Amino acid sequence: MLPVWLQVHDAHHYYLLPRPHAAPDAPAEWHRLRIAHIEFITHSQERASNKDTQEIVQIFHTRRRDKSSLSGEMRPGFPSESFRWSSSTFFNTSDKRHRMQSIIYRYVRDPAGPAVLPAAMAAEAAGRNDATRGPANSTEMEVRVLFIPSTSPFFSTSCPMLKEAKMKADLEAPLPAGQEDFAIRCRDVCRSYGKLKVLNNLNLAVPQGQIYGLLGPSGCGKTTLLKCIVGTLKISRGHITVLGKPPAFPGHDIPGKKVGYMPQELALYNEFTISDTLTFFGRIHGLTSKETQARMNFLIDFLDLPQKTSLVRNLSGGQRRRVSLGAALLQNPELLILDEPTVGVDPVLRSKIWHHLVEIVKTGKVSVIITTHYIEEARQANVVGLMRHGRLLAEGPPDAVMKQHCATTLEHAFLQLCETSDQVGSKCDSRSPDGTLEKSQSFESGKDESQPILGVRSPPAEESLKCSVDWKVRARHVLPKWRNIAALMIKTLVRMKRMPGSLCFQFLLPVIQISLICLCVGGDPKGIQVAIVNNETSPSAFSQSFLSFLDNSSVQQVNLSHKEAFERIYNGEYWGVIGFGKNFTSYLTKRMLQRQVSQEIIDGGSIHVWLDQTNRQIALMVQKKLHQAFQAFVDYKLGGMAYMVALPIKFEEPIYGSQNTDFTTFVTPGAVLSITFYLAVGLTALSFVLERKEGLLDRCWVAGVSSLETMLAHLFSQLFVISVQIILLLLMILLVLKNPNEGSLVLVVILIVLQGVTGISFGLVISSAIDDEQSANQAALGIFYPNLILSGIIWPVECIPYPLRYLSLVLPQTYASEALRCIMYRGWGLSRMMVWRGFAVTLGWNTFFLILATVILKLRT
Ligand SMILES: Nc1ncnc2c1ncn2[C@@H]1O[C@H](COP(=O)(O)OP(=O)(O)OP(=O)(O)O)[C@@H](O)[C@H]1O
Repeated sequence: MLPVWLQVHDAHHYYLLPRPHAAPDAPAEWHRLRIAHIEFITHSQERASNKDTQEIVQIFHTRRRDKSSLSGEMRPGFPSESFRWSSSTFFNTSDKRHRMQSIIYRYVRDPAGPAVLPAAMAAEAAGRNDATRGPANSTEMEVRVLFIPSTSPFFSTSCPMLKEAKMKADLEAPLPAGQEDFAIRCRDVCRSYGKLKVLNNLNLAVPQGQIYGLLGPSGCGKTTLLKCIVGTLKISRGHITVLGKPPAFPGHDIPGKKVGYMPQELALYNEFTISDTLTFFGRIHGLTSKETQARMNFLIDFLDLPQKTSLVRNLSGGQRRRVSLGAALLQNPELLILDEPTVGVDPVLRSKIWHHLVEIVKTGKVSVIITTHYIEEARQANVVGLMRHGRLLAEGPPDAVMKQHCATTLEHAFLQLCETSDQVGSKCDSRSPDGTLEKSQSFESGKDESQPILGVRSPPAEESLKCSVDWKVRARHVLPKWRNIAALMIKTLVRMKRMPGSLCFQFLLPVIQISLICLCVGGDPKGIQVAIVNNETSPSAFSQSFLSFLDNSSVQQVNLSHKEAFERIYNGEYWGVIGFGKNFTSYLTKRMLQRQVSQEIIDGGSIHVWLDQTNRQIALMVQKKLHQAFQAFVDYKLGGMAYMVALPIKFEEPIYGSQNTDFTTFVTPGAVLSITFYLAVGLTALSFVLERKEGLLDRCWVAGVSSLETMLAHLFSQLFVISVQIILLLLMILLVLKNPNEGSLVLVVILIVLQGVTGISFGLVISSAIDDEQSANQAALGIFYPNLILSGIIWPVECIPYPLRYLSLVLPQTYASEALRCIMYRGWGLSRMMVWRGFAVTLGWNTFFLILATVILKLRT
């Protein structure tokens, strides 16, 4: 055979020229050869031992012929040793599905031409007189076609004319590379999870308008590859083009309406009905309700689904998979990416699904890549790719793969490939001690990994393409779409509606929490038992009178003997002992009336108190009650002369607050903010974690929902929940618990809402950064206590030692709690620094968390 170089400059222009060293005298003759017919490439691949170039040689088998399409394709103006044609005109008459795979390989010598074939060609032609492959009087020869990257040094150094032709073709190239011929193109794709290399220089091409069956054992990297194709996973090396552009290219509809993605996970909302599910995806794809309805009716019938009002959570596993498939098929996408759609589906329906896929690709407009464990069902695919250990072992039409390996089933062919690969692998292993996989054996292997082939653009070209994207397209790509946000919000509301118990609990939880805090924190202790050792027996004694002024609800008096009282306080039964000497009345009278008294009179006229100080709040309360009782007692006994025994300190009317302000008043504003903040964190922290785990986040992303839209939709829908929570919370603290509010209610509401939004944003950060529920819960809880304690909510910030106090001051709730106290108790407005500072810090944290969450989510999807 006479090898011919085929340079594939891009998807649309090919150059053929004889390999110089194989036919040194050929150039002068070649332009007199007329191309007789096209042969369509196929499948078998053979590694060539071409010492000169180390390129892979492809031997193409005949699949179809089209004699009419090539006449007049030779361009006289072109360099004599090469000729050129454009695939766009060239293949118009042929089946589009074979376009990119089509390569000419058989030539017929023009009988009218004066050509003298080189001796090697003539000998080759003489040995091949196959009447079925060309006109009877023609001379045929079969050529091998060699793929050579356009950047190959061979062309730049050995063939200046071709270089010139290439430059000319560059200028004339009508369409971006790969756009016309392949739905998906993966080049040298690598992807690792930590140290685990899952995709290893993988090359794959899904022809436009065909079904590509991606087969391989569990764990070989199929799902990973599909995720890279749809763009939910980033590749560590290589290039991927999907419908002509890299995934997530500005202005490209991938992710978006053009792609229907069915992930391996079910990726369905359990609280949705079938109808809700399809309507949700219909909204995201911008279908009208009429269109969605029509497709829904078709899909329910086609996929043999139960009633559309059936809840997803009540469906069987197989039914759920079918709903998931329905969601992928809903918008009639140009590209279907299906990860094991037939698992758990009965054989009848499986064959129906395959039949449907075969039908939809017939138009040539829809391409499908499908993974399946049932290898034999993939015989219905136009092309199969057999994958193992992160690389393609073979790629081609199922029949050809089987034929090449003399197998009667795909499964056998696959087993053979695995065995061969293992043998090659073990040889490679002996050379590479780390055991890493060597180059892929797909039809593109054997080339320089850094070089692009088959017209896939090099990264710089991609970059320049990106740079040239119109800024309006870029802006449209970045700006959130209200349609998507609305669809996501409706989704959340529908889910809430389906879980009324949980919704009620969410609304009531803050009210319950604040009620418990106000009732249980900061009030005076009640029913504290105190032993009374009263050595005075007379009912008119001062001790009796004094004790009658002691607040009985707080301090319960138990009369005991001295010995018993001390025994029982040591046993922890009482919080204190109050003792009166037997001359208490007379000595106290003397202390009041005489200018100078002895120490004995001072002692005897004093009330002796022994306290258990292990509980400071109780001890302080007993002291306070004793002081109040004594003040009341002297007022009663001395009337206007009471000043003689009172402290010369007078507490005037408070500037802010009241004399009776308790600790609860201090705690309440901080507690309100804290509750709002942490409930929002709790509601949000798990949202993405669960959605990510169930594949919903990826699915929505592939459907065209951006990270920002997901964030905003979540923020808006949670705002609704927070608003109801805040209304109930304020009603409780202001009307029921009678907490004072001297300031603007509007400011109070705004500050609480902002704190709630900050909580949502913080929850979004946790949710986007963490993958599993347990870690997300731990993160939320782990931050709860330090923040609560450091924010001065339950104890004044002034008690926190420096430098911890600096940390306290930058936390989201420290200044905010102070601001809320200032508004509610001092009646201050935004003109006061202590108030606006609280708003400013809250807004600052809010913005920071939102940006952080968006960035993390963007980086991770
Ligand atoms: N998120 C991840 N983190 C770490 N390793 C992962 C992750 N996802 C997949 N892997 C690993 O990558 C390898 C390929 O996984 P992948 O899901 O792509 O395989 P698969 O071919 O789709 O398998 P199956 O047919 O069973 O679905 C497996 O070894 C898997 O354990």
